[in-house]
Amino acid sequence: MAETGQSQSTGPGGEAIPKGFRSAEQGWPELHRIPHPPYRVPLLGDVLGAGVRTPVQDSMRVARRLGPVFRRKGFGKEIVFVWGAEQVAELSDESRFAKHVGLGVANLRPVARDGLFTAYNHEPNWQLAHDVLAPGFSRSAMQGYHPLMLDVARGLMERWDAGEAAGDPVDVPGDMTKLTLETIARTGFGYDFGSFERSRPHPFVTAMVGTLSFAQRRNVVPPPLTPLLLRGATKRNAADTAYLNRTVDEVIARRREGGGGDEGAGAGGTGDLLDRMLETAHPETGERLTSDNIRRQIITFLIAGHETTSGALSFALYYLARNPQILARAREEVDRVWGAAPEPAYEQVAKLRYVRRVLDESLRLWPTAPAFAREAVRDTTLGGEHPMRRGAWALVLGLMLHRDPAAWGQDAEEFDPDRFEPAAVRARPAHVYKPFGTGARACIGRQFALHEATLVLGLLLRRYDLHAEPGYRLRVAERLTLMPEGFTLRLTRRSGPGPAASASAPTPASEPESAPAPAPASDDAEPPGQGQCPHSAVLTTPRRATPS
Ligand code: HEM
Repeated sequence: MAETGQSQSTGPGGEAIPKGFRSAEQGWPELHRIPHPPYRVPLLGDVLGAGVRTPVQDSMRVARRLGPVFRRKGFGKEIVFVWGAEQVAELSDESRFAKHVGLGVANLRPVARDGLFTAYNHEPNWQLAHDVLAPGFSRSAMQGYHPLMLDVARGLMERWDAGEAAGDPVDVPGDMTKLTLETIARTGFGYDFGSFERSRPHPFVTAMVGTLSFAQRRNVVPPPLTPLLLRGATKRNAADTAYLNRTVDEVIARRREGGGGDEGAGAGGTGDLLDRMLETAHPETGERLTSDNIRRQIITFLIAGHETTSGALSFALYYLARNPQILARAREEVDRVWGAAPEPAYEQVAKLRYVRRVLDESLRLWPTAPAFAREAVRDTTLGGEHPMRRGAWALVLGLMLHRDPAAWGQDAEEFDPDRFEPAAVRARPAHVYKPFGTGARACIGRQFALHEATLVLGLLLRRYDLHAEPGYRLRVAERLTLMPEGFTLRLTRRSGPGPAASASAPTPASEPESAPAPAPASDDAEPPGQGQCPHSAVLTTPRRATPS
């Protein structure tokens, strides 16, 4: 695999490019050829019509006006955005580009430092942690997590049953967030936040949301004004970070005292992610993660492992509730594939191909991690017309890539899961679907998220009729991720075939549908013959040289 590392970036004359935010002027010598919105305000930039709370949705509007490569400037920070299918395919070429840790990702560094998500490509702990943790996302590991995922889903359904009985609407994003946080905390670290039993969020969750919101605010407040405008928030953020660290240290200490994970669920019974971090040495070098790095990884997984999946589930439920025919088709599949089994076995989840397409399509229209950044690993030219110096970077606006009519057709704004029929996927060019990022730094938790979300959607479709509030119009909130805002559902317990499958009903001896698990639908699927682990290709990445 191509070298994707980046040591200290340098400009054309070999001079070091300063660390910290690199404005586009520093790396794009012909920046003037890239369009920007009219009416630039001196010093402030492209602020007319821009909303502090909706930078991503604002960028969608600008993208539609200015085309596949454009730039925006705010308070001296100039950013190039790219969303055209051809240009994104180039940015996905790992011999020319790599992940860029900037903007919101870099703002998480004070809390997550060189954890997997926020590590710079050259930091040795990225490769070490990646190699140690990737088997924790293999197919066999997933099989181990399945019973715990079911257990957490039971907690959600108890809560929803109570809501249904009381005639109350349920808060979809709120409950999905509880579910996904519990799932990663329990499967990864044997930690139970008790989210469904609490009326208020666990303090850890409040602190985590606090640090995420702070990171988001730092994106839009110019650094010189930070001490003035964010003084109180900076203090609160320090307290939140300290609380996160203390809690995680307790989890680690408890595990060290008590031996393996209480609910040890990892691959082949070797424990969960925490066991893996504490006990596994790198297979080639024998190196181990340090205590401080383990702390960073736990915080990373708790953050990266829940908000995005929670949003994906919420959008999928929104579209299901809005499209009765699609819902009926998805439910018919669940009833047929799961039959009278009280709860699905691991293998029965991947057989929900249509439900999975509903998820794929939801993540197309609203990729909950809506953008990711790529930087040039050498001097290059984007699209044959935009020269970039090594270290120059662009933000890939997945949200618009996924709506590019050139790749997705004139009806790209419509919700249609059939776009992910295998033949339709094969007919599309590569690199037009990137909800999980790209290359060596793509999402390590992809299969985890898809298994969890497909399982939960299947369970909910089987148990409830979903009724959206008639007056609700989709509003999308932006934190570091996207989430439907104020979205509630009214529920009724089904009386059809699924729920009638009572808890005492036996699991059928033969499954109703015995075809092998479907090939992943997206263009970022693993190459054939590499099993289900999304990162099996990446696992063989040669170790990078540590920069001098
Ligand atoms: C629908 C759910 C999810 C979405 C849409 C998503 C999206 C992404 C994206 C776009 C990236 C790349 C970011 C970049 O290039 O800067 C990423 C990386 C990552 N994700 Fe996810 N993610 C999801 C679920 C999860 C889950 C469940 C976990 C953990 C259990 C997880 C852990 C991570 C980690 C650790 C990275 C960093 C990988 C690396 O750089 O080596 N994600 N994710």
